[in-house]
Amino acid sequence: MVTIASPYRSVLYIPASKSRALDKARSLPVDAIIFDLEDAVTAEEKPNARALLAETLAQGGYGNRTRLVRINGLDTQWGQADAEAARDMDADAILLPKVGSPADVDALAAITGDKPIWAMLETPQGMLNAHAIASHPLMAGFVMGTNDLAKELNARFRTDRAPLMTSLGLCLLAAKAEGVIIIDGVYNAFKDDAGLEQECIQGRDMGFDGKSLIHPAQVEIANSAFAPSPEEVELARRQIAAFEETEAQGQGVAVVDGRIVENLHVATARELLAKAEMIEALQAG
Ligand SMILES: CC(C)(COP(=O)(O)OP(=O)(O)OC[C@H]1O[C@@H](n2cnc3c(N)ncnc32)[C@H](O)[C@@H]1OP(=O)(O)O)[C@@H](O)C(=O)NCCC(=O)NCCSC(=O)C[C@H](O)C(=O)O
Ligand SMILES: [Mg+2]
Repeated sequence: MVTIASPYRSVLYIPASKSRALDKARSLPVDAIIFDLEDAVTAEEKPNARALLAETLAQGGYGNRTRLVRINGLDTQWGQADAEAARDMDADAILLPKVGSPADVDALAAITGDKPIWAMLETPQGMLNAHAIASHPLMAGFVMGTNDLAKELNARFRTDRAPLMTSLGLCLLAAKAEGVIIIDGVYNAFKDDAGLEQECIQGRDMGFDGKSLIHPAQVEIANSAFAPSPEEVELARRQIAAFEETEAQGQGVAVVDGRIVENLHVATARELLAKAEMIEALQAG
């Protein structure tokens, strides 16, 4: 199990060219923000967006939300300048798109030093090299790029995401094996709350830490789907108490609600309570 230091239920993309959206995000209840210099910014806007983002981050006001800067790929005309600028920005990590291998991460680190790096996993090569990418010493998180992935696979959109399951599973295995955070891809239909909720629940069930989002209206749904529910918190407390009581009697297995509770279940219960506490602390701060 991966123990994380802060919650990542909602991870909102904000085009770095949109000053109104950059400002609005200071008051949104998101756990993390991706300040985007890549797909959401037109070629003409990119230099201005880079400068606006540096200025905005220097002004601050994002509280304890994790701040990620998504740069353009180093194989584009903007990548080098983005990487140099992002290295000096007041952000927690740099998000590199279309990572295919650890060599891509090395190339970025050669510019940005020891600043933590996150990877967009969104190409077939990235899927096949997911474990090697997760093993890179600077790698802190994965974000699934399900739009690019579907394009590369020539996959059709399906509500059950069956065509993407092999890829999502490979990246989840890699992230969990190496202890890096993993965030699910975006849900494009930002006015379809029911569809988003269904996909969030699927992502949570699979083990993703949170959902990447494109619009403020999606935040509450993701926050709720990826947070432990009151029922889960209550059950976790009862499992821990029952196990401790059983252990004191020299037994290794407790029974709660007709199901066995062993030390591995207690570890999961403790993890869940820690996550609930982290969310409470984030909301209070
Ligand atoms: C999708 C949008 C273009 C919709 O924009 P708009 O029509 O302006 O929305 P609203 O009028 O409903 O906006 C209401 C207010 O909310 C603010 N807003 C909108 N979006 C954001 C946002 N993302 N962050 C913060 N604030 C936002 C507006 O400014 C309005 O504020 P106010 O006027 O003060 O009330 C738009 O939402 C948008 O551009 N979204 C982001 C799109 C994006 O980032 N795309 C790239 C990431 S997805 C991707 O690349 C995935 C990956 O690579 C893959 O391959 O899958
Ligand atoms: Mg993409």
